[in-house]
Amino acid sequence: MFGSVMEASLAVMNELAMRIMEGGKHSVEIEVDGDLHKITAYVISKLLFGSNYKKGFEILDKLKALQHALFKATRFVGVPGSRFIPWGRNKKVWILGKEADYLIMQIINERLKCNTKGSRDDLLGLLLQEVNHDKGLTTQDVVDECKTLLLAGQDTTKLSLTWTLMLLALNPHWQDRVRAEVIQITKGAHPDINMLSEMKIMTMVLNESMRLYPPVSYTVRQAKQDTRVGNLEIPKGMSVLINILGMHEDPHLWGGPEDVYEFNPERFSNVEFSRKKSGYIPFGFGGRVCPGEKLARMEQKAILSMIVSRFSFTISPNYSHSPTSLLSIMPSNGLQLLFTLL
Ligand code: HEM
Repeated sequence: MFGSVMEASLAVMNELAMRIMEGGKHSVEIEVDGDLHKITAYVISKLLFGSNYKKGFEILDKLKALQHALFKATRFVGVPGSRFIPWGRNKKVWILGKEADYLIMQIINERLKCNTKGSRDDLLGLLLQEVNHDKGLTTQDVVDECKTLLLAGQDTTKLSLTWTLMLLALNPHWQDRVRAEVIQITKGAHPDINMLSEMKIMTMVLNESMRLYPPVSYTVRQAKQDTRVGNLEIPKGMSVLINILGMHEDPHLWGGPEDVYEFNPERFSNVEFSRKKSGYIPFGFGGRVCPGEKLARMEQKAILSMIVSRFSFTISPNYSHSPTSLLSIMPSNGLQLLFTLL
């Protein structure tokens, strides 16, 4: 997987450098969403579909449109009977879901035709080997699993990097510290996995960025039995929304009202603290904790190392800060940065 991350990052960084040189200017404005999308979409599509990765891009587009339509449709969740109303949006969600299923089934059918369903070195291959109707894992389950992994694994990583770039653009002192660390560890070469694990300042910065802008802002649990939390009675079967952003910005946990909204990676300098801190759950917790955390952390560090070692960046005057939540927290007007070649 590390190879895919480096391959995609290198291609995008070279393209970025070309754009700056072609412009012949000191700095060039870049809307970072497109570039970060290219890298993270490539990584997750390669992981899932191996050499069929290009189809992964098409499926991702469908799923993103589905996510938007679904969010709008479920604003009415709680209104009795609302899901039975044949609104255009609900129909759109259904159609987009079916189109994504169809594209994934095309890849599966091609593999079944060549009798190579499980012989490939990718996640789809591994999942197909496990299909066993007696044990209850069907091909449709594999299709659903692919959709979950694509949605859960791409936007989250992209958004964590987007907010980190914004915070580093606004805090040049931290940008310099991250760059100095990368150069000291890599000595100008491309980073490898061992080098990434040595990057402590970068880890602090990424942790603080995911505190202030957790890519997943809430998660859900269901009470297995009647439960009491303080004065609150939670009956068995009730769904409880766990507000990750709310916990990350609770002044009682994060140094009081003065400090809680400050970008201060120093609070993560104590490694033990970072691991044990309750009230810090960017990847969730317990049995349903994010299975992609390791991959995401490796991807974040590899991409960020490549960016800071080649470019410096500041906020463009065209950027307007307007975070919005669609399960993930995203910049509603994108992120425009001014990039300069080092
Ligand atoms: C910075 C990047 C990421 C963040 C912040 C993130 C965060 C999360 C969170 C908060 C959850 C819910 C956990 C819970 O309810 O306790 C989750 C679930 C999940 N994540 Fe991630 N994630 C990231 C990247 C990834 C990647 C790269 C993958 C796949 C390769 C992935 C796959 C999943 C899956 C499959 C689930 C559902 C697990 C389940 O329901 O059992 N995530 N993630």
